[in-house]
Amino acid sequence: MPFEIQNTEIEDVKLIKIKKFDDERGFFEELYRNNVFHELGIKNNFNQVNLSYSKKNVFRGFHFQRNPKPQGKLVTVISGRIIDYAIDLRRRSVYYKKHVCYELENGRMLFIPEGFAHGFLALEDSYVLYLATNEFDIKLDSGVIYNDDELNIKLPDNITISEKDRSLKKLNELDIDF
Ligand SMILES: Cc1cn([C@H]2C[C@H](O)[C@@H](COP(=O)(O)OP(=O)(O)O[C@H]3O[C@H](C)C(=O)[C@H](O)[C@H]3O)O2)c(=O)[nH]c1=O
Repeated sequence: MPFEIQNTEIEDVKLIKIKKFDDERGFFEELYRNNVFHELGIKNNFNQVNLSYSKKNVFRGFHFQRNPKPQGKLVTVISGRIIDYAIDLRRRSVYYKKHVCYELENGRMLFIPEGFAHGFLALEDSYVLYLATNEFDIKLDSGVIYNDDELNIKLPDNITISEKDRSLKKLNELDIDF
């Protein structure tokens, strides 16, 4: 089995250990296999693959795509190290407004279902590859500002963050319908 799925403190968010085949040439990894993920309970299909490069101390997030095209994400690190955050925005969830965060480097993935906000802090220069369940739609692109007290997430003071992310709203200013 190329993947080992572990539960996290939020039921539907899964940490996935990737089987790595090392040899004298380097290594091989599978990052996704539809039937295996379905068997392991992650039944989503993924319609888009993204790659972003972030210098050390860059923070991207917290982003989500609104209905009717929310994005579940399968996040992995090609090289580097990040802290990956998932915030439950599903109003009827017992974990509403709660988050989990995990340090990811090559070999570990985080599955974040639809209805969550996602963000990550680059602990070193990092290439992050992630699959998304729905395609990007800029009209539905939204997010929560990184320092919203309601999220109880403390990021370092010296982060590099985009103007767009710096101007995101607080959770209680958003009309979220997950
Ligand atoms: C997300 C996305 C962006 N773009 C374009 C739009 C902008 O012109 C440019 C940079 O976009 P943005 O600044 O939103 O990129 P990130 O800050 O890395 O956003 C992502 O960061 C967090 C961590 C996520 O989970 C989301 O996938 C996504 O919101 O790429 C596209 O053309 N397609 C896309 O799917």
